Amino acid sequence: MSISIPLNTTLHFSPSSSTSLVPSSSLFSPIHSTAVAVCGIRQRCLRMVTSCVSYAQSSVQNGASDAVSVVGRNQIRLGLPSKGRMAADSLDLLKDCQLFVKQVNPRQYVAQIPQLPNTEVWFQRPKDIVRKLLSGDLDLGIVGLDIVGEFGQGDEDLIIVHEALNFGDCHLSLAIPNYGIFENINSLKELAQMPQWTEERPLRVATGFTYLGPKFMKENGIKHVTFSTADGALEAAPAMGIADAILDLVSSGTTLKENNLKEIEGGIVLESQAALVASRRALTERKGALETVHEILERLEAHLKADGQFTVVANMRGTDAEEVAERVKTQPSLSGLQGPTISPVYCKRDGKVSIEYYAIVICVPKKALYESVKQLRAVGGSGVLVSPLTYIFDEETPRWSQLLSNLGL
Ligand SMILES: Nc1ncnc2c1ncn2[C@@H]1O[C@H](COP(=O)(O)OP(=O)(O)OP(=O)(O)O)[C@@H](O)[C@H]1O
Ligand SMILES: O=P(O)(O)OC[C@H]1O[C@H](OP(=O)(O)OP(=O)(O)O)[C@H](O)[C@@H]1O
Ligand SMILES: [Mg+2]
Repeated sequence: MSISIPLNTTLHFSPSSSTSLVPSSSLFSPIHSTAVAVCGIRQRCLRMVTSCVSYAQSSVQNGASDAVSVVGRNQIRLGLPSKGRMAADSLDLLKDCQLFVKQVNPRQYVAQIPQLPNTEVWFQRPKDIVRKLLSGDLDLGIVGLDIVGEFGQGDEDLIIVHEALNFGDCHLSLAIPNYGIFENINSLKELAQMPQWTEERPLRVATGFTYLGPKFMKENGIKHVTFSTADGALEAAPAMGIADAILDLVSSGTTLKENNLKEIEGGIVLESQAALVASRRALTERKGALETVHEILERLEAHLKADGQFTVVANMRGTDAEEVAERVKTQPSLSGLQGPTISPVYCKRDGKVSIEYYAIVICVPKKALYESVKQLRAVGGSGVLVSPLTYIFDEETPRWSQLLSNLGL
């Protein structure tokens, strides 16, 4: 089946964050620095229209940003994938953020999160999450960036609140056979220049991405191309003679390899992972939506930031804290988030309390753990304890200020 080639897309991405340290289980009540942020939102919210949204009923379809529905509901709706590999990962991520989705049984499509009493969870297929964000039937959702690009089609109502939830990593890529006429073709440019593709006999691409695929080809000046659609096992299409190339998601690359296909230079359409997405209209018009997204964002950021780090504690002999700090600071991997915390260790010797050791506490990226331990030892560290970090809260998350500025608040 041939399809037409539409064009236009802009996604809204926000960069990543930095931090300062705060831990513990009661951390999600509005104490410490988050309290300041919450006051900030309230003030902003007062300036916004806070009355219940009264959307007109309408059909649900791709890219229909002017198609809105739902009359006066008070609950915030969060869409989560109902099936596929993202479903369990989304629930696990929320659980790691102390947001426990209570689903009575797996076939029930609505659920609650006791920690967010004004929020309902609705389980939907990823593409329907995007469609329903656009139609106003959902306010927030967790889906892959590939689905946002394909079904959001650059609609300005979709806002990417957090673009890197750390699961569902894959990329959308063009792949061709590694045999026959393609044996020596290794780039998109070479593919485009092959004499085989003409108006009568275009390059046939099988894909589930019938919006992004044609758009990518058009942007790359490839004229003689047609697309066919399929829902799965696309990698079989070239060997079956149905297509010359495929445009599909790639993660480990195993499926391509096992089907004698290869990626080519310049053939990546987009990088994807799970993202938290919101409807601009919901955030600006629905009462409580902005506060809810702020809380979810803070929890996500705190968890994801901590996920890549260990807390490392070591004892070090020294004359005073400054002298120990000087020694520690000579090592590149021992600075922690803002600098090491160094505190005296009080020992009792001959009935007298004295300070001979100092405890150093730092956060260390997981990847740099062993290097850090070696560096600690090199400056006299002993008894090194390593434990996982659960949360790291920023004073304010950069993504939050970006979201506010994106919303014009
Ligand atoms: N191989 C993969 N590795 C990692 N993430 C992937 C992979 N394939 C897809 N994804 C991501 O996970 C999302 C859901 O894909 P998945 O295949 O689990 O669901 P689906 O395609 O909706 O279900 P199904 O394939 O059963 O129809 C995709 O939109 C993409 O963001
Ligand atoms: O690079 P890899 O790690 O091999 O993963 C890539 C495969 O994963 C996805 O398929 P999925 O497993 O979702 O099956 P589907 O085709 O039925 O959707 C995708 O469509 C590729 O076929
Ligand atoms: Mg799939």
